[in-house]
Amino acid sequence: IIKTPEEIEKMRVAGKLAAEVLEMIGPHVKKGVTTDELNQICHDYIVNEQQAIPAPLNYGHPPFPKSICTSVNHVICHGIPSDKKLKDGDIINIDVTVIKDGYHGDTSKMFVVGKPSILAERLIRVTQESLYKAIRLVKPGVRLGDIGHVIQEYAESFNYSIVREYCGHGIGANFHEEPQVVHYGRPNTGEVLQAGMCFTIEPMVNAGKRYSKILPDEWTVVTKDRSLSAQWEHTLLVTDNGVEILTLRSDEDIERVISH
Ligand SMILES: CCc1ccsc1-c1ccc(O)c(O)c1
Ligand SMILES: [Mn+2]
Ligand SMILES: [Mn+2]
Ligand SMILES: [Mn+2]
Repeated sequence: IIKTPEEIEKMRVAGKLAAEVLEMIGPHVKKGVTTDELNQICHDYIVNEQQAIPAPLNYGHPPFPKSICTSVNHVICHGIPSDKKLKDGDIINIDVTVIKDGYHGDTSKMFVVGKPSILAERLIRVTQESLYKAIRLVKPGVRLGDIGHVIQEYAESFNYSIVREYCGHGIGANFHEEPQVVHYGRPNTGEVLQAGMCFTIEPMVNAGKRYSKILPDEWTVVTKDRSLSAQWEHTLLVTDNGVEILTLRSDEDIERVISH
């Protein structure tokens, strides 16, 4: 699970490409566009412009049928792009994973269509802040329980809940590697981080209760109580004295490299 310098360089490239897809798609996310149109734009960009591979396409069983995940409103994750049109007030997570030169970059962000509700905006902001609080903790010697705890404590302080069934993950030549990175937990428990580890942190936070269910399409995960859910994801590298955010975008207000 410890990457060599050559692998780390490939992870930097894949992470940058994944971030660029999210930067590219932003202007297309507006009222009336369908999530399948967004999928097509991302697919063509990844394949034709980036000469990369969209990791979700045909991943898993049943094979995921599209190149990105689009999770709208009370969809927690793994939403399948469809002919569903976005409407005013919708919040949508677009989750992108690209494979370049054999290595994966995995990242997602929230977009809002038109003017979202104050409640939706707060959920989106708190979820991003919980990710940033976790990222700021990352350095060798920190444990996975410390990361989960800071996310859980912060989100729950707003009376939000943490989805438990899906988690972050090691990443590299494979989409999902050791370790599992849960978004809840107790301080000073779990695996110890080491320099050279690459993994994602991707908290899913519900405005209501934490419970989820999977729709008959065998992919789409929704909140049981139909409350809104938000998610943000970055691919991270543990450095000798901190962290490097491999999927950082230009619209973000956090440093790419954090040293302690
Ligand atoms: C669509 C890709 C997929 C299929 C089964 S789990 C999954 C997925 C989606 C987004 C992710 O960030 C991730 O790590 C896995
Ligand atoms: Mn992802
Ligand atoms: Mn992921
Ligand atoms: Mn959602």
